[in-house]
Amino acid sequence: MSQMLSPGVAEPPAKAVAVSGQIALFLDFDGTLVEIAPSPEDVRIDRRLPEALDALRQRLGGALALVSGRPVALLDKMMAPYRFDAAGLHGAQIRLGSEDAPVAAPAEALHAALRAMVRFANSNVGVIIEDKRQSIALHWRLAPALADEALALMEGLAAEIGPTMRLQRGKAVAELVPASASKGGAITWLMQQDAYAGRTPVFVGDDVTDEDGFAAVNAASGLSIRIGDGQTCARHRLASPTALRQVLLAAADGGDLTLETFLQN
Ligand SMILES: O=P(O)(O)OC[C@H]1O[C@H](O[C@H]2O[C@H](CO)[C@@H](O)[C@H](O)[C@H]2O)[C@H](O)[C@@H](O)[C@@H]1O
Repeated sequence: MSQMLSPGVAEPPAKAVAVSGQIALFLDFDGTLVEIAPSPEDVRIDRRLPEALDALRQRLGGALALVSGRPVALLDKMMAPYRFDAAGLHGAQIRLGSEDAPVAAPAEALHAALRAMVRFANSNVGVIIEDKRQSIALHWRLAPALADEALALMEGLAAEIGPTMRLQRGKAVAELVPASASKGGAITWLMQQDAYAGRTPVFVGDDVTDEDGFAAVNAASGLSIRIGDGQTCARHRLASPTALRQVLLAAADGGDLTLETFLQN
């Protein structure tokens, strides 16, 4: 698999990374652990993955977290019976340990926006709304011709709401999320918790929503890995979720689990 990991576009290559110490592993979900699917409900998880991540977490002294735009409850459902530390909703929701994530009240600022999004979806076949209570996503993967119109709608709604929410773009999606939330902020906070502190962060993601997570681990002299192509500040790449799963499954099966694991695969 040595051809699968290659330097990223915008940053210095591997030798800039200090390859030493124990790692803390941060993993994005959609497009990283699972392949992108036609709609949010269609994702399929490799059934070996939850158990493998649990084994890796144990080897890492607990320093493994999911960092996703999904709600933590959805991540728990996908990873059942295991529950992992998780930052959901692009960092707006953080859960350490195995407790239920706090149930988020619907953001009041989103009520009018939701009505406008529902009107748009009702008049355009293939447009999907994903209401995550504190954030709402408008998906157009099944209606690609509507991309510009959908994005313009979301930009207008974000402008109407003002500074409490921000627009988060993604793959055939735009979401309104709390302005204070970011994956970079979530990773930085997690790195201050007992199981993570003193380790070198490794973050694997695939999307523009992962860029500030990459920047956060770059700033902490960690390892940033982008799945697939596209402009990025990640310093390394893996070809696909399948390639990442091969690395994770091999490590869970007793293989090497250091920074070199990710640099050499
Ligand atoms: O941070 P992530 O875990 O990568 O989540 C980002 C968003 O992913 C999901 O949408 C994306 O995946 C869908 C399923 O493969 C796909 O249909 C859609 O086009 C993608 O944008 C998810 O639905 C969102 O809630 C996440 O924020």
